Amino acid sequence: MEAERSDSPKEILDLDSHNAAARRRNALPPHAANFPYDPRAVHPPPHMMPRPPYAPHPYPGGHYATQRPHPHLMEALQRPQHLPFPPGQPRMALYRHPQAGGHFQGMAVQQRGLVPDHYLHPGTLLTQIKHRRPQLKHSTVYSLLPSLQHGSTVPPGCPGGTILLTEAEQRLSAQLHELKLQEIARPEFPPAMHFFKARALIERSPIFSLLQKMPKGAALHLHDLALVGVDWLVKNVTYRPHCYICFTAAQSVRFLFSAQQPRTQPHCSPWLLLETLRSKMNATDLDNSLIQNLTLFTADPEAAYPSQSAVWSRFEETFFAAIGLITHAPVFKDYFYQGLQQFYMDNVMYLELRALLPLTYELDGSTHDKVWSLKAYQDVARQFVMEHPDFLGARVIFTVHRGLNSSEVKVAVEEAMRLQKEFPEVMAGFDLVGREDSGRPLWYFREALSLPSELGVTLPYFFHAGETGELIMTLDP
Ligand SMILES: O=c1[nH]cnc2c1ncn2[C@@H]1O[C@H](CO)[C@@H](O)[C@H]1O
Repeated sequence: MEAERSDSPKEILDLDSHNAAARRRNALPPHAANFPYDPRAVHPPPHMMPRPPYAPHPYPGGHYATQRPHPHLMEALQRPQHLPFPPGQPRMALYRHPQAGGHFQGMAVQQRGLVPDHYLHPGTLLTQIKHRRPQLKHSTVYSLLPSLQHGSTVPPGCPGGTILLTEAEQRLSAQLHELKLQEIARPEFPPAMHFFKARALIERSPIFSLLQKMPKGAALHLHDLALVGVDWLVKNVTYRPHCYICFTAAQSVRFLFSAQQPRTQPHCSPWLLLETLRSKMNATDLDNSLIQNLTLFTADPEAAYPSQSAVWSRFEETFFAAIGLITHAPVFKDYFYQGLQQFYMDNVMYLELRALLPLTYELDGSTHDKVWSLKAYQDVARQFVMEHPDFLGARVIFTVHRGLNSSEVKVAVEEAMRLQKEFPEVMAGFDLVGREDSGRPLWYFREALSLPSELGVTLPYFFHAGETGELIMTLDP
C-alpha cells in the first residue's frame, strides 16, 4: 500500500480537504488514502473523538457534558485589556435629531467623509474627526447613487420610525429602495440561499457595496482567531519563511513557524516546509486547499454538516488549523493590525474582540504569556489609531472556553481581574466562548463568576447568549 501512495502534494492536499475526505470515505477502502502518514497508526486526539449524542436534558443528575477544548487552546485559554482614548474625550460624534421628542434618540455617525456634510442634520455634533482625510470622494458616492442628482420621490413606508429625513436623506433612501427592488427582481435572491452560495452574489451586490461604505459604529462581537479573512492568512502569512505544515488524522492541517525542522507531533504527519511544498505543486491549488481547511466553505453544506454538532466540530477545527499561524508572535501583531484595517475599510470605527490570549511563540520555540498578547493588542490598537485618527480603537474581552471546569474558570476570573487592573485601557471584561448547547451553563460557573463582586472588584461581563439552535431554557435561562 505504501508503494501505491502518491508523492504528489496536490493529491495529498486534495485528499486532505474535507470534501475530498468525504469522497474518499465513500469511494476507497479506509487505508487507501494518499495521505502523508498512516492513520492506522494513530488514535484520534481527544478533541476529535465523536461527541456523545445530545441528551434531551442537557445536564441530567447534575452531570455536565464535557466539551474539552483542544489542548493547544486549553493552554491558550487564560487572559485580557483598556480604552484606546481617554474617557470623556468625545471622539464619536453623536447624531441627535432636533425633533427627536423627549427621550434621547442618538446614533453614532461616522465622520470619515463618506457622508457628505449636507446629509447630516443640523443637530449633528461634529468633532475634530470631521475634516480628516476623507476616504471616499463625494463623487464616488454620487456615482454609486446616480439618481441622487435627479431627485426621486420618497417611497412609502420609509424607514426610521418617527425620524424625519432631510431632503438628501430622502433621495438616498429612495435610491436604496430602488436598488432593493432591483435585487428582489433578480432570479437568484441571496437572502433565500445558503450563505455559502449567496456569498459571491452578495459581494457583487450594489446594495452590499453601498452598505460597506456606510458608517457602522462599532463591531462588538468579534473573535480573536476569526478576525481576519483567511485569504490574508494564506496569501500573506503562509508565504512567510520558516512556515511548516502537517496533516492531521482528521483531514485537517496544523501550521508552525520554526527556525529548525520541528519535531513530529502525535496524530500529525511530519512537518513539511511550505516553501518546499509550494515549489513542487501548483501554488494556487495549494492555497485553495489551505483556504478550505481554514473555512467551513464546501459545495454541499447540507450534506457536509448534517447537524449542529457536525458543523461545530468542523468550526472548531478551523481554529485549530489557524492558531499556529496566528500565534507566531510577529504574525500575532500583524494579524490584529490587518483585522483593524479590514474593519476600517468597511467603515467600522471601533472594535471589541473576544480573545483567548493564547501563548504566542517565536521561531526558536520560546513563548510569551497573556500579558504579552494583551500588551500587543494595546500597542497595535494605539498605533492604528495614531495612523488613522478617525478610528476610535479596540478593546479586548478576555475569554476562556466554556468547556473548562469551574476551578479552571475560577483561575481565569482571577487572572482577568489582575489583567483588568494592569491594562484598564485595553481590557474590556470577561466572557466564555465555545458552543453553548454542549457546554456548561453560566449557573455552573456561578462561584467563579461571583468572585469579583465578592472582592469588590469591577470585572465587566459580556456573556454570549442565544447562539444555540436548541429551544432549551435550561441553558442560561
Ligand atoms: O460565534 C461563536 N460563538 C461561540 N464561540 C465562538 C464563536 N466563534 C468563535 N468561538 C470560539 O472562540 C474561539 C476562537 O476565538 C474558538 O475556538 C471558538 O471556540
